[in-house]
Amino acid sequence: MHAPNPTHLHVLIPCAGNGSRAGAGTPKQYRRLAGRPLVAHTLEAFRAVTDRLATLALVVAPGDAEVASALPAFPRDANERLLQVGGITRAASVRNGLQALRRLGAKPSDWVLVHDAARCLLAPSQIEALVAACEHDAVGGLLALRVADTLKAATPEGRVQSTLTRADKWLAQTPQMFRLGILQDALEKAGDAVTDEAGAIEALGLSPLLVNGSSLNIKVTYPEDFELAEAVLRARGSR
Ligand SMILES: Nc1ccn([C@@H]2O[C@H](COP(=O)(O)OP(=O)(O)OP(=O)(O)O)[C@@H](O)[C@H]2O)c(=O)n1
Ligand SMILES: C[C@](O)(CO)[C@H](O)COP(=O)(O)O
Repeated sequence: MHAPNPTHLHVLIPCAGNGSRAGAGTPKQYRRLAGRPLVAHTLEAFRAVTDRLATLALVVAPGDAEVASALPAFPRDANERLLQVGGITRAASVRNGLQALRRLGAKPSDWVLVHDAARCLLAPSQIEALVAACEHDAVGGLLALRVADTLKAATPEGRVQSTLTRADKWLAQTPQMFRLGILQDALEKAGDAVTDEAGAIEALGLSPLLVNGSSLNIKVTYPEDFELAEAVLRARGSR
């Protein structure tokens, strides 16, 4: 992969959520899919490009009792880090994870890729595409997908208010790639309401680059998403 010097590229995977919308009463990142915990598939995509990475870090909740048994081979080397600094919100988990990366020696000018543990269908080629598109960009950017369906605005009662123009609408995915110091600053200022890294960067007045993602790069969120993810993983020959 053509990418920044590996000493300057870090990956941070927030993995401290509850998975409440998945409705299983257990954190979705550890549910088994195609024979392995969901997050193991996510890690695999980054391990495929690992020679280009300085750090592959997983942010789990403090006191997470499942991660050790779910991922017995993580961390497998000095570049892999288990950070038990997850917060109440995704934004807090990312903020805490970035601080931990700084304590480990990462520099403000380094790049960081933030990726949801729950997006377990990410392909290594998509990581490469994002890095290639952003590494010389002044701001950084994110994988995203053009809206493919007709888009409706709704009333509070759940009726159609209007049909929106979709030509300029994209769905934000992850990974999202920014300079670590700028992202830290952006997230500190943005607080807990922000739902992705790009949103915090936008609030600084910057305009992240949209890089074509894939409709398969879903965030496993609802019960039916597990079936779809399992089918894709099995079709790819994952175990
Ligand atoms: N406090 C939180 C909340 C979320 N996440 C992570 O952020 C990613 C995207 O969040 P989402 O899909 O919303 O996950 P959950 O919060 O687990 O799900 P839900 O909102 O349905 O409870 C997930 O990998 C999740 O583990 C996190 O690290 N810390
Ligand atoms: C970051 C994200 O995946 C972009 O689509 C998404 O916002 C995270 O999900 P959440 O439900 O908002 O935590």
